[in-house]
Amino acid sequence: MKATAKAHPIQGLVKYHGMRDPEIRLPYHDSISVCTAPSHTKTTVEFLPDADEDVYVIGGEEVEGRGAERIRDVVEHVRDLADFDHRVRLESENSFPSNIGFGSSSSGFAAAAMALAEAADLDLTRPEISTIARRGSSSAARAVTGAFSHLYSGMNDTDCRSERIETDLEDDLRIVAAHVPAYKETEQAHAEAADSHMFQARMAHMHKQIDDMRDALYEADFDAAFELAEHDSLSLAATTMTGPAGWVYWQPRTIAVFNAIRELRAEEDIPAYFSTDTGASVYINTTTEYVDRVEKVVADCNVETDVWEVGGPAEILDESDALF
Ligand SMILES: Nc1ncnc2c1ncn2[C@@H]1O[C@H](COP(=O)(O)OP(=O)(O)OP(=O)(O)O)[C@@H](O)[C@H]1O
Ligand SMILES: C[C@@](O)(CCOP(=O)(O)OP(=O)(O)O)CC(=O)O
Repeated sequence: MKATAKAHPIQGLVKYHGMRDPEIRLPYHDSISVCTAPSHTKTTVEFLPDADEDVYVIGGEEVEGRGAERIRDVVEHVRDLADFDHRVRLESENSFPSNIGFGSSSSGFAAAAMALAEAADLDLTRPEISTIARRGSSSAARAVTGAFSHLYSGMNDTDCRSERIETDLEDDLRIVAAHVPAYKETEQAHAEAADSHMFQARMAHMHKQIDDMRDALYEADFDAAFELAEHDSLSLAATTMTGPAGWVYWQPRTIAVFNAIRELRAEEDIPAYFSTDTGASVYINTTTEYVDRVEKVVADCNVETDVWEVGGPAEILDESDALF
């Protein structure tokens, strides 16, 4: 009745934006991402038949409000599937800063779903567990299957699931994470996605983006894949900026990094592409050979960096790794 799991957060490549069903978090369209490592979430859960209430703790602090509601959505679904009503204790830690745009909800709900399914003794594949994680956050579905993964919007709850995409780009990809902390509210952005006049244009464009990204991954075409991700960052921001809230999530240092990376590409012919999810922080996708040069250029913009690699699927850890 107890299990511990680890999951890596995602960087969106063809990015998910908006939900046609916010209850069970069915997105409007397919999306593709890549997991980052060693950044990760570790989560321990234990079902307690004698306890009166659930307890959720992240980073040593009890979770309340909306954060707790989202965890409860995942837990309730696992209780339904397991056909029992035991209360649960869940403790979790993120190894990287959360709420600045590095995908803590993806690894958080992926690790929770993986640990809960194991503790409830459900015998499920990762794509099946991805449908449980999706109830906390759609991006978490892709963090369950790991590395490069594709979340199919599907027709219903069962086939709105994530599948891994094998590609030879995995080993050589290096991701410079440029930290630009700023206020962000991803759920609000999803809620008003369809209210931008750009949204229908984005939807019409999406099938080709997904097709082209899959081709680039199959062919291990680095430039094609990450140029698409850079382009989709601009498309996503265009949609949120023209929604009712007019939300501009980039900050001056975000744009400084964009300019520095494009200059590096133009002047030194270095394969480096920027990418942002909903937030001011930036990912720069490059290769092992050029990562030190890229990191230096980002640091010169007065931005703190980490260098990450591709992270694998969510996994169950040993009892000795438990958080309690
Ligand atoms: N380890 C975790 N376990 C469960 N939930 C988590 C964990 N870490 C973060 N969360 C939840 O993820 C949500 C973060 O929301 P948001 O939609 O802004 O995610 P995000 O865009 O992935 O965040 P960011 O990329 O800025 O880290 C909050 O509800 C928070 O409580
Ligand atoms: C474009 C993104 O940043 C969207 C992230 O959305 P989340 O899955 O974090 O949103 P919630 O479901 O509200 O948690 C990255 C992506 O998943 O493509």
